[in-house]
Amino acid sequence: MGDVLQFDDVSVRRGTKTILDGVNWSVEEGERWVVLGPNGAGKTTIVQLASARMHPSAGQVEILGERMGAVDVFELRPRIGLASAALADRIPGGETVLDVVLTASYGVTGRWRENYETLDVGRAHDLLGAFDVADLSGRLFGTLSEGERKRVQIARALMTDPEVLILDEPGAGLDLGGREELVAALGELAADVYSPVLILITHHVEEIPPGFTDGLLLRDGKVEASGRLEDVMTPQDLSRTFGLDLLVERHGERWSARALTRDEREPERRHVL
Ligand SMILES: Nc1ncnc2c1ncn2[C@@H]1O[C@H](COP(=O)(O)OP(=O)(O)OP(=O)(O)O)[C@@H](O)[C@H]1O
Repeated sequence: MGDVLQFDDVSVRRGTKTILDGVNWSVEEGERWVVLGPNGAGKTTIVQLASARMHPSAGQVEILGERMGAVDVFELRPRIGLASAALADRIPGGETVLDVVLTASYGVTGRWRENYETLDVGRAHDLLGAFDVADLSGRLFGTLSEGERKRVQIARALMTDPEVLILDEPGAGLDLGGREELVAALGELAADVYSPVLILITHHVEEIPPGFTDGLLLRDGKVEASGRLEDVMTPQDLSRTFGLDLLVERHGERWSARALTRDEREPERRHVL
């Protein structure tokens, strides 16, 4: 079991701001991680580092056994699947759904004159099928709903058969039905032993799909907790991470959280009034 990702005392600074501060994190083969934290915690910066798009200001990042700074990132990046809103914004709205997935083979976002093998076309169709959007393959990307777009982006991120797949807030902007469809699709991906290592970034514990194994909780650029989900999804760790008193509940393989009411926080107060 080799390390897929290894962060050793990693810090990122911009001007006087410390965005990540002494982060240690180790991800191994077969694991499915969720990175949780409030706005501004440093999650996007973690994504940039883990997808070989940024170097740390201090400390070491190793990705798939290669040390950042000592590897050609252009060789490394195809081994890392990434689906993020920033990448989706670069996909031309007039591109067909099939081409959105196919063009990932060349690491481009618009089809030009590349020739694709029948094998590639077959794989793109299979991936669209796996995310229940095969019947949209001829549609233009710009005409899809947000939920459909998210699933097409994940199919695209899997096209190069990456060893690690990073999903940066895939649930953002989805309605309840869209979120639940996405969570179910990601649950199936997590259950498949042939899937790459998965890293899901989110603000919401409700978006953690079944089958996810580990959690990294971030606040103000620091790790609040890291380890098996059942160990880190405690009211104490999550309350510290989000800076408010939370009630955390587990329902089978899903989670939910809400702020405690004033009466729940101060039960003695009720008797005084
Ligand atoms: N280039 C920069 N210069 C200064 N501050 C920065 C820079 N990039 C990010 N930051 C700050 O670092 C902090 C962490 O940013 P980051 O985008 O990683 O957080 P995040 O957890 O992804 O937040 P969100 O959930 O809102 O997307 C934020 O306070 C952000 O304003």
